Amino acid sequence: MTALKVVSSKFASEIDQELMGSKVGFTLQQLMELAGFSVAQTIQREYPLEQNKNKNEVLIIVGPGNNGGDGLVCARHLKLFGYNPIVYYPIRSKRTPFYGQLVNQLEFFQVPILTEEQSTKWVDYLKPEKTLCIVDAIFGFSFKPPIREPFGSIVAEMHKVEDKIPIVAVDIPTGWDVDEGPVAEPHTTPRVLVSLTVPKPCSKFIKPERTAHYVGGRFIPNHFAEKYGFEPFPYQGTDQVLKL
Ligand SMILES: NC(=O)C1=CN([C@@H]2O[C@H](COP(=O)(O)OP(=O)(O)OC[C@H]3O[C@@H](n4cnc5c(N)ncnc54)[C@H](O)[C@@H]3O)[C@@H](O)[C@H]2O)[C@H](O)CC1
Ligand SMILES: [K+]
Repeated sequence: MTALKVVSSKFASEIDQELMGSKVGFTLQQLMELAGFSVAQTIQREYPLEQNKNKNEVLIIVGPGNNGGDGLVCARHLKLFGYNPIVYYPIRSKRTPFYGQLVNQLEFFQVPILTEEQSTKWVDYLKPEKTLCIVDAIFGFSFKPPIREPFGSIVAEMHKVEDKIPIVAVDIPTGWDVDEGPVAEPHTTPRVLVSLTVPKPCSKFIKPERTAHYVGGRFIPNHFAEKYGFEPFPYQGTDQVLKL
């Protein structure tokens, strides 16, 4: 167990900007690949296929920003790991052509992508006997409550099933204020939280008996972590995630 270290939403976005700025020069694509991969690796740790013989479906709910992009990448890696991911992507991002490319890759990997218009509703894919977990890749550190539609209704549906089907939250549990935690309705309570780069203040509100907490997104050198006031996380070997 490592002592919890957090950075505010303001610092989280500053870290992102610096990593992707002209001096350091990461691309969004590089960071998102590692972020999504670390979420898939967490799912493999928490819900290994060998221990869940009759379940292999993972429903990934994808939001309109970069948190959603992490979900699209995660879906591709889960497919490679032998899971059966299904993606629900109600509002497709047009921010950069990169999102379209991630969708093309999922089609290439034969991962189903559900849309709003479909006659079979996304909730029909939530089956406790089949669904191992739901990945909440709806909103990350840029979410500002109150939640707008269609995501308010989606989060309310997720809340209804969260005691039967575990939710794995990417970076921030959707509906939670990044700094204040679960102060607004609707919100979900995840079974697993994967904080990316460094936990945000809302992670202080998770209850360890209910929610396993991982850090992932292993892409910063030690001196950079120290500059932002947190100690580097002691990842083991080639692991992309660390259970806190
Ligand atoms: N360094 C890292 O750790 C990396 C993190 N990544 C992930 O990126 C997100 C942050 O992404 P960003 O695009 O800034 O924001 P969000 O995905 O949180 O959402 C923006 C999106 O949401 C809309 N929105 C905001 N508030 C609301 C609301 N109340 N109702 C409806 N819609 C809302 C807004 O309009 C935008 O469209 C971070 O958390 C990580 O998951 C990257 O992968 C890079 C590496
Ligand atoms: K999320």
